[in-house]
Amino acid sequence: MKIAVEKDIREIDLRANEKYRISQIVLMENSGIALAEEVKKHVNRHSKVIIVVGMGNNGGDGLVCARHLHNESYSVKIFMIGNLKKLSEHANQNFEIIKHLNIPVEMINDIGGVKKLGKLIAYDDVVVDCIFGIGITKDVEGVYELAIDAINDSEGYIISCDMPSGIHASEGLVMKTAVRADKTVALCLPKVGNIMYPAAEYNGELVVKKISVPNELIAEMSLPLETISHEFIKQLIPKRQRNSHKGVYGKASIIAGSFGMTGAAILCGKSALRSGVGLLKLIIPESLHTIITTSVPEAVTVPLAETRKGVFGINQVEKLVQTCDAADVIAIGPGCGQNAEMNEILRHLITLVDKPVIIDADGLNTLAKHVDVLENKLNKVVLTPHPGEMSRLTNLPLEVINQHPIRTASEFAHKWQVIVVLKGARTVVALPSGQIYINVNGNPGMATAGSGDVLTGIITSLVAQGLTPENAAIAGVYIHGYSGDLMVSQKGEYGLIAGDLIEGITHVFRNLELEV
Ligand SMILES: NC(=O)C1=CN([C@@H]2O[C@H](COP(=O)(O)OP(=O)(O)OC[C@H]3O[C@@H](n4cnc5c(N)ncnc54)[C@H](OP(=O)(O)O)[C@@H]3O)[C@@H](O)[C@H]2O)[C@@H](O)CC1
Ligand SMILES: Nc1ncnc2c1ncn2[C@@H]1O[C@H](COP(=O)(O)OP(=O)(O)O)[C@@H](O)[C@H]1O
Ligand SMILES: [K+]
Repeated sequence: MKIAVEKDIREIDLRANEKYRISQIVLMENSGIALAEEVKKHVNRHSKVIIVVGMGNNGGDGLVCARHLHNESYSVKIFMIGNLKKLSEHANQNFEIIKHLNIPVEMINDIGGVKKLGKLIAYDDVVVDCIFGIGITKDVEGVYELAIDAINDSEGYIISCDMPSGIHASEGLVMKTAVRADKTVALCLPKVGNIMYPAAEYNGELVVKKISVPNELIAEMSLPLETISHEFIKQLIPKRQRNSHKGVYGKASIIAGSFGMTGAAILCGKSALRSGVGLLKLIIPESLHTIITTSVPEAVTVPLAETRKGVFGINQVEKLVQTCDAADVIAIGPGCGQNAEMNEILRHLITLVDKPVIIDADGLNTLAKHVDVLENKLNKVVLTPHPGEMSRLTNLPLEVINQHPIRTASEFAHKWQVIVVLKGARTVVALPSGQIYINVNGNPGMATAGSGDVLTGIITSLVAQGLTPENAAIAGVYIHGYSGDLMVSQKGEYGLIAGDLIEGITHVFRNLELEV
């Protein structure tokens, strides 16, 4: 599903009005009706519906909602917060109607008003939060902050209109405080603030309502952001033909492991095999050879001379590059360690081998020292950093990456024309074209050592099987998260380990096969 930022919604409103002749007042009416429909699902015969409205159009939606519920004989009470002189044009139009109806309206101007609100909300009540939507401009302070606290402290069922008030629609940040909703009714499209953390935790259940904005209008908008859907992934995964052989499913070379980090190579290799690659070559420092062949007997191994520290050693570059010649895709980094040799290996792979390269972990830390080698890349490059690695790649502080993951990933993807998979609770896949995909599956059980190595294995395997690196990155993060979600139901969030994700992959592909 497409995801909007504030300016997209402003553009949609403008086009709806100018091209499709659908006025803002109609959209507000539809928004209020959509909200009322959701409210009705949560009321019982004891419930009051308490609608808290601000001075913008979000408040206007709340006034429409109040009118419709009142007409259907629900017990409705409105609290208005802000300076009535600032009521937006369309909210005001609706307020003029409300004045003629028998709906009680109270103003919240001070702590007294807030206390009245807090006292009124009882267990069976529904609180409809229409204080701010996408129009929030600054931190929430004073009486607004107190009102939000009162709503959060109440026992009522809280439904937020469009955004939980206090969430920044475009950045996904909390503007000091925000309503913690039980349900959020996003209008037209979900916003970044409904999807990205930390804001996403404030939505409760997220419901998206169409409000009659034409599909044609949405289709003609250039909306670069979208969530990764199951349907999209399903059609990306190739069906295996009966009359096929291993050559059809590609050759992957994975350069991984060093003394003390053998597991990374094992996890990455097993993950690639379980994701369907035809032939896997594991290129490893020679002292790991026995354990690797024992652990991943299905892989061909290429042991290379190593340094005293157990990292790829002197003069291995040419041999390694030759070895990669036959591959359809090369992955480098999981557990590799860092040294001068790694710099050279990476530089050669990027600038002299015309194959897609997936760079992870120590591959990224090595790249961070010479990012400009990307200027001379021969083929597509996929980077899979977690925020720490992204910080090293960009030289930006970690806080900036964590606060603006979409922006940092997309700027880097654009600048260096690479595919960036910025990992996290919401992994961002930013493409050089400017398209950005957000993955919304997965769970905190996946925050465990080796989880990233498994992801690299999946992406590598999918490229070998013929997916474009862009699609492999998108499908890879989805399959990885899906695997985590399947396995967490067996293992729990504490018990889940990276090896379980590899078992999960088999179930994911099995499910996808059965759906085809
Ligand atoms: N296509 C769609 O999806 C449609 C969407 N629609 C709806 O419109 C909503 C957007 O409405 P909007 O633009 O009027 O902004 P909104 O969110 O009401 O906030 C502005 C008000 O808040 C105030 N304010 C802001 N920050 C503040 C702070 N920290 N502390 C205090 N005050 C603060 C600001 O005051 P100001 O800063 O101007 O003094 C102003 O009064 C959208 O979310 C959806 O619900 C539908 O009606 C139609 C179609
Ligand atoms: N809370 C979470 N929700 C969803 N996915 C998560 C969560 N925490 C971690 N992950 C996923 O787990 C993986 C962790 O990768 P990474 O940090 O590279 O681990 P490692 O380096 O130990 O292999 C990433 O794909 C990330 O998206
Ligand atoms: K709201």
